Amino acid sequence: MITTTGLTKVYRSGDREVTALDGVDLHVREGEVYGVIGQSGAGKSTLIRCLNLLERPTSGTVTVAGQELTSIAGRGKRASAPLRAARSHIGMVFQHFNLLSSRTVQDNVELPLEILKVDRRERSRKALELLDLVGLADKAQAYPAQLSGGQKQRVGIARALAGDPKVLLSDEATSALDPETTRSILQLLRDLNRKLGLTIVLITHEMDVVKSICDSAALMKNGRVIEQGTVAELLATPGSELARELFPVGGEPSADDRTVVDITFHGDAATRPVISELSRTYNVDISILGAAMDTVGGKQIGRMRIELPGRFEENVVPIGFLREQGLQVDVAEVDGSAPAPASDSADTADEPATPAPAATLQKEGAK
Ligand SMILES: Nc1ncnc2c1ncn2[C@@H]1O[C@H](COP(=O)(O)OP(=O)(O)OP(=O)(O)O)[C@@H](O)[C@H]1O
Repeated sequence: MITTTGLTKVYRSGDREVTALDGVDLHVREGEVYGVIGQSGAGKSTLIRCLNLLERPTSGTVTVAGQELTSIAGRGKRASAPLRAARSHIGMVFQHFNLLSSRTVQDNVELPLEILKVDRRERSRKALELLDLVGLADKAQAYPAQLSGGQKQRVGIARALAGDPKVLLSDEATSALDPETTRSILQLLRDLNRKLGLTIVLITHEMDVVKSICDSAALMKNGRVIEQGTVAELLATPGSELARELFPVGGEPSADDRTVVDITFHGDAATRPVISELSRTYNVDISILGAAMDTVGGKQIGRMRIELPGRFEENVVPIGFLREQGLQVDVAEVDGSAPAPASDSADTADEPATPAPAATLQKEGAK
């Protein structure tokens, strides 16, 4: 539904250049909720604004619903008529709602329809239908100042849906809202995704947002997408930073000469007694440092952090056994010890060790 290839954006001011996007290849499937996560300055806003060409990329292509927007961009600052028409099928929701305070709720929702020159009766019908869809039918004549933050965002969402978009872009739509309101807005986005078959791309700095509604996710750093895929693919990717962030499991080793292993169970593997089998087969004492079950992207996942006696080199065979059971196995780095391979298979243990990437993604406050 949305594809970008080599998307690059360089901001120039005077003789300074900032590369906000550095060759981003994004693939968003039709009908999915796709989260883009990253720290402040990673390039998320620039990326989402390039998807509807609010921001013109320096190079690369953007294709939405089979139409390459970058080839119809037109010249100069003004969007061409074909670009404006293409954009009307891409709704956008903003962090600070961007409602016009002098207009009623209904008039705010009608605004894009006025621009599309839809007649008054049809505008009114459509706006009321959309307000009903977002649960605000009784607020049509209210003004934005009379609404709560969550209600304002519902108006923002109704307005974004006015042009019957196939795609909804959400720029930190819940960052300005409290946790309960955040949940209700995320639920609304999920409902709209299902009811209307809407493809949603949302950017966020909150892992919980990705966890609660995204089918797929991308992690951005320094203008690049460094990981992307469905939640299941990410959880099955050795050493995936996103998987670890989506589903953290804590627990400190009892001593330096221990091997700490994070195991992810999904599918059939979740029901087999692999830990007791491991203990019996290799006669090792296993300590469970932490464990959690959770739902990620609508799927039940289990994660466990275990400790094996001895350093990594002594545990290559038991770790190989766990991998043979079809489990996702990541060897964690133990403080003070030589870095252990993050997720190499047992038979590559002699190769240079790769430190497990530290879980560094931190939540940050809204802008
Ligand atoms: N109009 C601009 N002119 C110059 N530099 C810009 C402009 N917009 C963004 N940048 C720079 O591009 C980089 C990416 O910014 P962007 O806003 O896309 O990141 P972000 O991940 O959305 O961050 P945040 O979560 O803080 O919004 C940053 O270094 C930023 O300073």
